[in-house]
Amino acid sequence: MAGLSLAGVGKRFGEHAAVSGLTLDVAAGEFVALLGPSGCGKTTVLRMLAGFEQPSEGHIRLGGRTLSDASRHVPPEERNMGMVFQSYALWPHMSVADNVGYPLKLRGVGGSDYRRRVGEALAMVELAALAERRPQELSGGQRQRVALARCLVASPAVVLLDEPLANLDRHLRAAMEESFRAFHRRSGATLVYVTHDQSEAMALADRIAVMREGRLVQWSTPETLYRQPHSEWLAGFIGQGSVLLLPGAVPGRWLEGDALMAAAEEAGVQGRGPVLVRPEHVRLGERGGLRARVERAVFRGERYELGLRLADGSALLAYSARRLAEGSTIGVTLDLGWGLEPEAGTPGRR
Ligand SMILES: Nc1ncnc2c1ncn2[C@@H]1O[C@H](COP(=O)(O)OP(=O)(O)OP(=O)(O)O)[C@@H](O)[C@H]1O
Repeated sequence: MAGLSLAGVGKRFGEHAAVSGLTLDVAAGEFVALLGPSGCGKTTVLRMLAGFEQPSEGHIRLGGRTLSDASRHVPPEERNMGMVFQSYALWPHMSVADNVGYPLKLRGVGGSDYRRRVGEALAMVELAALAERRPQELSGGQRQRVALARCLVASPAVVLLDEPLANLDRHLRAAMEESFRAFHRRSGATLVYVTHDQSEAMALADRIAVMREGRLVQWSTPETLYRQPHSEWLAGFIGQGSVLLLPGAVPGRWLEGDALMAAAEEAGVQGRGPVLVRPEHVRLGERGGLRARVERAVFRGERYELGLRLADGSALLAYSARRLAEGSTIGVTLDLGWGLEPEAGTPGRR
């Protein structure tokens, strides 16, 4: 199957640049997420991939074939792509099976071939038993699976998904994540999944393209994004919100504590720029560590989440297996691992 490539893609609406200089290479069969805050240009990218919008600059290719560039624009129906929206867009007067088979009817497929392909698509999303129901007799998750089957029935090379879980409650979203994983495994299609939910993107995608204000800020695996974000902004956007940024110079120049200095040296932190500390990098109850006051202890089932305050006023998030009294003081040491670009800096590292 064919890989998807975007080179220098931009889209302007009048004076406004919704997307600028976007370059991405997506391997055939890869599951990628476009992630970013509202208005960052994700949907515009998806619409350019689908062919609903023409890029103002750059080109989009699928395999060796150019889909869009300055002079060419292959229409949506000739792109071999399927699209799934958050609104499902199912026909209420048709059965589940007829909804799924609709794209085949449009292509003039009939008879046993039609029945076989509809049956296979329904089986893939585990809805064969509900084939004769109407969409309004289904749950939200089931409707979304019908939309997936309808997209799949035409065997697209690329499936574009625009916030497909946005209308579902939290419980159902987790179950549907599993459906998407299974769908990806069985179909072998290249999936491009737009979301503003970082945990959803991390759970599903092989690689994530994070966008901000129309530009790509990082393109990497979920693990790299979490552990080695390129910028302060990304560090806050991905993973638990509370990261400790030690701005400026050598940690310890302004945070007292020998243990912190030792940890910083051990981790090879040169003391330039802020340093990322995730909650799992905070060790509690250490002698000789920094003193921290427990401001908040929230029970999260498998652990407590602690809001700590260091002597210099910095906030820190930590995990603990046992409850610690709010207002108490403990020692902490920090496992300092990753130096970040300051907010004003340009992301440059992989
Ligand atoms: N047809 C259009 N005409 C003018 N401006 C547009 C058009 N479509 C999108 N925009 C603008 O382009 C920017 C990017 O919009 P886009 O819908 O791609 O963002 P998004 O990241 O998908 O946001 P959300 O998560 O809220 O859907 C926004 O500022 C939006 O207002």
